[in-house]
Amino acid sequence: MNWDDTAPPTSEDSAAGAPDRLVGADADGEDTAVEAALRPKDLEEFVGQERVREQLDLVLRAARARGATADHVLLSGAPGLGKTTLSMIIAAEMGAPIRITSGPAIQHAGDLAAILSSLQEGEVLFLDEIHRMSRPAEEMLYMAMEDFRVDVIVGKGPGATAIPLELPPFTLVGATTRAGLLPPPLRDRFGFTAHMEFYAPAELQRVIHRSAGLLDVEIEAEGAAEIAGRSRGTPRIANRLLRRVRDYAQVKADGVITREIASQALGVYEVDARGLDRLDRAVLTALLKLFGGGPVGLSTLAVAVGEERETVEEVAEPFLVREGLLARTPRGRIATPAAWDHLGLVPPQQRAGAGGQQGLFGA
Ligand SMILES: Nc1ncnc2c1ncn2[C@@H]1O[C@H](COP(=O)(O)OP(=O)(O)OP(=O)(O)O)[C@@H](O)[C@H]1O
Ligand SMILES: [Mg+2]
Repeated sequence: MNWDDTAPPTSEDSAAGAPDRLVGADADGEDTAVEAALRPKDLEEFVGQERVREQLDLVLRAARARGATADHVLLSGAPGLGKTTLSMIIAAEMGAPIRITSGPAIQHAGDLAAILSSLQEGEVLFLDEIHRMSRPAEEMLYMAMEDFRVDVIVGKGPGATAIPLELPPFTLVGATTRAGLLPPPLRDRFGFTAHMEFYAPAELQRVIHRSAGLLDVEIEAEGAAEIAGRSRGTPRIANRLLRRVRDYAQVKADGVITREIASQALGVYEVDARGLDRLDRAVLTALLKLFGGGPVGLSTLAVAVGEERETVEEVAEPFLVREGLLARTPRGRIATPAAWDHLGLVPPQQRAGAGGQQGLFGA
């Protein structure tokens, strides 16, 4: 999808985290194809998340020293921060095989029973989007996690019997973008919970250097810093922007990514210095120019930018709020001083104070 004025996205393809948005955090097709190559293989290579890394290192070392299977691990955090990567690292660090599945793929408890009963001792079971598992499967998982046992129901009606099935010890690694949606009994059964934070620009710069090395792209420190600053705290976005900047550097220059090349390239792709794309800027610009910074209702704001309510609320706003550019209040959306600053506009009060200048662009 593009944000072309003449082709407003339909509500269908504008679901939260629309995948083919350059600064969207969800994986698109190209990401999926290259991510395997860019994934750090062990904790040492995994950039940032210092606390999580340190704690996980202890958990895994201790288990290894005891010759035991590692405790179940829950990874929570926004898309693209490294949950899948970390699950593979856990398996690698334990020298164990990994089985990958996801909540939505497990429709029936029987599906889960089939997977669990085929695990080898010590295997890592990665359950992505664990908050989207069905209720019966979830209940089966409680017992499996705690007692390494499941009850397989055979037959139907009054004649149905539960046959207990012993499971080999395994490590469940659950991942969720919505830790708050996990029922407490499930959350409590994880021995270790890691919450992944957004990355600092300096950390993203390291991610970018590392990826550039793997992609055989020459990049200057300042070029990496430029990309890092526009990557919304998310390694997946950093890697994606790096690939687009690489294209630009190859076509328009000698292939080396300097600050200037990075900045020009991302200008072409309409990703600004703070990582806002065209949609984000349209929302912010409407809020400032048409509504004097708000408060304005979501529906009105959506009409003003020619987008669906949901697109504004779920695609654009979360990052604007996180960046402290927009606030949601009971009276409506309001812009913060940082928003005026970012778009180079002057708030109405200040304009009056500065001698009654009227120009929207200040002076
Ligand atoms: N700490 C890190 N160091 C280096 N690269 C990273 C790091 N975290 C993530 N990446 C890179 O970012 C990309 C996305 O990571 P990953 O797939 O693990 O995210 P995720 O949290 O599982 O996302 P989702 O919620 O969409 O499943 C991968 O290509 C990975 O190489
Ligand atoms: Mg993932």
